[in-house]
Amino acid sequence: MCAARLQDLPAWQQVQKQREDWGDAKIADLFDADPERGTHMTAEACGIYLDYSKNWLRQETLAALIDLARERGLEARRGAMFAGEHINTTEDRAVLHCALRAPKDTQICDQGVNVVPEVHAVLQRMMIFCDKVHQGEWLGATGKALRQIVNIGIGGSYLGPEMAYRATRQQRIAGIREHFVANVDGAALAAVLAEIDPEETLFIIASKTFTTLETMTNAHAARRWLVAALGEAAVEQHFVAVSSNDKAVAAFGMNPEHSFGFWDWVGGRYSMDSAIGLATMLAIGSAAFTEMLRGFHAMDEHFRHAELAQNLPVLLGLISVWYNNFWGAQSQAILPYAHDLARFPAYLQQLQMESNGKRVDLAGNPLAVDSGPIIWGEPGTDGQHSFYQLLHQGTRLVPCDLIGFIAPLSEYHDQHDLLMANLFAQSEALAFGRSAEELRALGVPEAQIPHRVSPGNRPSNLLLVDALTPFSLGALVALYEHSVFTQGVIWGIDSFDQWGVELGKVLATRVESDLQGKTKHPHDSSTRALIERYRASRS
Ligand SMILES: O=P(O)(O)OC[C@H]1O[C@](O)(CO)[C@@H](O)[C@@H]1O
Repeated sequence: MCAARLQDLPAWQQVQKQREDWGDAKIADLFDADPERGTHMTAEACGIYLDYSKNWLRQETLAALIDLARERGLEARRGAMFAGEHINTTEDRAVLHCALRAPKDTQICDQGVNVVPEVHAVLQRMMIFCDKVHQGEWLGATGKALRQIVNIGIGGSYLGPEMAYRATRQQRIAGIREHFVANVDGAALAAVLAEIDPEETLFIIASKTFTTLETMTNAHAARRWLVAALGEAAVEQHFVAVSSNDKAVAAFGMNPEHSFGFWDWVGGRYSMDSAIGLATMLAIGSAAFTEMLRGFHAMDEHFRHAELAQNLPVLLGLISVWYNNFWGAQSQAILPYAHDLARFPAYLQQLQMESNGKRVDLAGNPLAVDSGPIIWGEPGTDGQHSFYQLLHQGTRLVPCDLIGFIAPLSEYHDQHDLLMANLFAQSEALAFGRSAEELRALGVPEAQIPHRVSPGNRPSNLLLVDALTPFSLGALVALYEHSVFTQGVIWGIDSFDQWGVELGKVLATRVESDLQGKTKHPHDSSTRALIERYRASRS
């Protein structure tokens, strides 16, 4: 890592110069200058074709961004991550989510110990457990097959499993239904419990720390619900845990043999392929889960070995930095053209914003440039009838990632061309728009012209994936994981801690005690008045 200020680095200044020299070049001009740009500015790996031609990028811009990545030590940092160095410095932890999907014979060490055998041992236990549930060898207390799976967890212990459950709709094992409870709002749990029969229900309590307020509150409530219906002895058959805190699991009254572990070198938002994926494996079976791990691993290998200029995560990460830091983009839209990927933007929101939403660098110095972009999005075509208006004609810069799949996503094959036509049309419309001249030629009244012009020149990436399968899902998630990593390296931050979420947790515990009248902590006049108003109304 280089100690100089980021903006003083020669490579940063080179990129800055690209920005200053950009002039008023439009995406359309770039296509005029290179008629084959649409195939030149592409890269491909693991069944994912990335077309980044519709960006404000020249070859020189890209070269400067790649120099910046080199100057920031991306290759060395990547090597350090895969070598198990404690690159999560504020927590003194290795960052080894790549070990979760490494083949059995790989060696990846944390403090001299190869972690891969432990990973495969847990995977093996998960597989045996899932097979038992699927084959009716693991039954509920009254002898019924467990068909309703309720995952109780939040953040990284929820977003990945829920996103994957939806994304793997086509691979799901018949008869299994999954539900996800995250919010401490009792309505989340109530809505699920109202739909299920305790005799057929398996609860997975998913929490790395096994101390998270929301998860523990919901877990205890679910336990009471089950005990009320089936008695205390039923807990053993109807509850399993996923956690790295064995003691807390035992304190909850769970059989340690019914707990699946993971390690402190797996961050919550990087854990969907650890035991946190138990709900995923129950939904799709161990063979499909293994396929998903293969997809993750294939992208890891691509990230490790491909040339930076052809490296998908590096390209996505650098393009994001380009807009974020050199053009002032505040946000980035994730627009999957796949109903089954509806929760992918929310998943990436945690991945990017919890990882890179940081204000100081690794040495603790305030960042002089913006870090983590705001991630948001909805599936196409739904979003087209909602917020795309702003994307096409608004005043803000919102770079977009459009994601589509070649293979039809349902048995309604004839609808797939329509979906894909919308995807390609949107990327074209964003980039090239529709001019006043075109509108005039169509006979549009002059007074309407300014309102109907779409200026175009709105940048986007298009990710065209062969099919939405467990393999490609794994590859896509790993692609974004490493893109987030690349951005974090450019900013020189710790992308693997999340201290910013602590304060709210501490204050909530204090305020709860105040709400219940047990304590009266000092608060500002606004918070105090709100607490008093709430208490007065409640009593
Ligand atoms: O799995 P746990 O320990 O319950 O934590 C859940 C989530 O809470 C956080 O620690 C912060 O909100 C996330 O990083 C994590 O994914």
